[in-house]
Amino acid sequence: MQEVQQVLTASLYTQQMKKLSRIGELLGLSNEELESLSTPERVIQVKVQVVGPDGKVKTYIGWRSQHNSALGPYKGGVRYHPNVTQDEVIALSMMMTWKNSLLQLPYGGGKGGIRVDPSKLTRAELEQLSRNYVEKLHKYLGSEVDIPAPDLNTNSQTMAWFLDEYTKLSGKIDFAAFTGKPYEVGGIQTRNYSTGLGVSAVARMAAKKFLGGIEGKTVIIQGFGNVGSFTAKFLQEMGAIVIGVSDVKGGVIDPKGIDYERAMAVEREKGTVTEYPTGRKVTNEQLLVSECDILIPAAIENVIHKGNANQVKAKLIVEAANGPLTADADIVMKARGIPVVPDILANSGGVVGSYVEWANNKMGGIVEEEEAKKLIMSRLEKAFEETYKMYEKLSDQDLRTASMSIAVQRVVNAMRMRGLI
Ligand SMILES: NC(=O)C1=CN([C@@H]2O[C@H](COP(=O)(O)OP(=O)(O)OC[C@H]3O[C@@H](n4cnc5c(N)ncnc54)[C@H](OP(=O)(O)O)[C@@H]3O)[C@@H](O)[C@H]2O)C=CC1
Ligand SMILES: O=C(O)CCC(=O)C(=O)O
Repeated sequence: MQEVQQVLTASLYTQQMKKLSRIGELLGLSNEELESLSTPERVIQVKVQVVGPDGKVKTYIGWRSQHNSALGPYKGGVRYHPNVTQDEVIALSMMMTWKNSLLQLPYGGGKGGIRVDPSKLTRAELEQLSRNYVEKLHKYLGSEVDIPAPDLNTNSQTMAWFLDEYTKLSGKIDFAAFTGKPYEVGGIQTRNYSTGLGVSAVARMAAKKFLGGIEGKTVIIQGFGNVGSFTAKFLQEMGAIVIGVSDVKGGVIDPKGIDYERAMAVEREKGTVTEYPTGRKVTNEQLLVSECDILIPAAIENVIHKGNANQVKAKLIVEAANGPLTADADIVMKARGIPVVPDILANSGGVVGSYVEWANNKMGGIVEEEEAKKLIMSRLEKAFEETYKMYEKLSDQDLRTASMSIAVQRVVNAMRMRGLI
C-alpha cells in the first residue's frame, strides 16, 4: 500500500517537471535556469500531533513548500490526505507559482499538506491537528510572507482554527494571513464557491471557442466536494446538462441529467452521491471514459494517464483538480484534437477569490459579494483571453503550453530583474 502511494504521489512531481521542461525548451531557458525555477526556496517538514479521546498521542507528518517568491509572498492551499508526500506538496507549490503568475496576482507559490486521513478523526481531533500544524509553522507564515488557504479536505473552519492559533502565537492580528476564512472572521461571501464559479466560467468560455456554446452540452464531473459541487451548480444554471458525478466511492450517470439540488441532498443524507436515485452506478474509472461533451476532473491528480487517455470520449476537458492529466495524457489529447483547459487557468477562481479576500482584509473590509464576483470574473476572462491568444500564436501547441509559457516567462523576467537567475 505504502509503495503504491509513493509511486502515485512521486509522479505528480515527475509530471510537473516534464510539463516545465517542455516550456523550458519553448522559451529557450538554460538548464541552470530550469534548475532554479524548479527548486523550492524552502520546504518545512513538521511533526503534527493529536491526543485522541483515549489519551493516546497520534503522530502525523506535515509540510509547507514555499516554491518561489519572485512575484510576491507565497500563496496556496493546505490539504489533508493520506497520500500527501513532500514531493506532492512541492509539485503543487510549483503549480501555484505558475497559477498566480498567469492570473497576475501579487503572489509567489506555496502549498502545504498533512499526511492524514481526516475521515478517521473527530472534529475535536481535526481542530487539534490544524492548530498544531500552525503552531509548528507560524514563524514562516503571515500576510506578507506565506498565506495558506483551503484545498482537498480542508475548508473555512480549518482556516478559522489556523487564524486563531496564529493570532495567539504571533501576537499579531493579521486576518490577511489566511484566506478562505468564514465570513464571520474576515472571509468574503464568495469564498466557498469562488473555485466552482471560476471553473464553470472558464468552461463556458472554452465551450464557446471549441463547442459552439455551453447550453445543452453534457458534462461529467469527477469529485463532488467544494469544487465539483459548485461547478455542477453553476453549469446547470448556465444551461449545461450535468449527466455524471462521483465521489471517492464511485459515480452515477444519468443521460437525462442529474439535478444539482437533488444530488446535494443525497450527498447530505446518505453521505455519497452514488446513492442518487436515477441513472446507473459506475466506477470512477468508467465515469472518466463515458460519453459526454465536457469532462471535468475535480478530485485528485493523475486520473487521466497513458492507460486511459485514448478511451476518453469527451470533446473538451476542463481541469478543475490540480494535475488530473499526466504529461503523457497531454500528448494523447493534443494528438486527438481534444482541448484541455489547464488547471492553472481552470481552477484559478479559488486563488483569485483569495486575493480579493486578502486585499479586502488589508483595506479594512469594504468588498461586497457582487463586486467580489465581478473582480474574479474579470481576472479570469483576461487570463483566458491571454491564454487563447498565445494558443493561436503558437499554433501547434496546446492550451497548457500556452498558459504555462506566459506564466513561466513572467516569473523568469522577475527573477532576472531581481538578479536571482
Ligand atoms: N478548494 C479549492 O478552493 C481548490 C481546490 N482545487 C483542487 O480541486 C480538487 C478538489 O478539491 P476540493 O473540492 O476542495 O476537495 P474536497 O475535499 O472538498 O472534495 C474532493 C472530492 O473528490 C472526491 N475524491 C477524493 N478522492 C477521490 C478519488 N480517489 N477518486 C474519486 N473521487 C475522489 C471526494 O469524495 P469524498 O467526499 O467521498 O471523499 C470529494 O467528492 C483538488 O485537486 C484541489 O487541489 C483547486 C483550486 C482551489
Ligand atoms: O486560494 C488559494 O490561496 C489557493 C487555492 C489552491 O490551493 C489552489 O488553487 O490550488
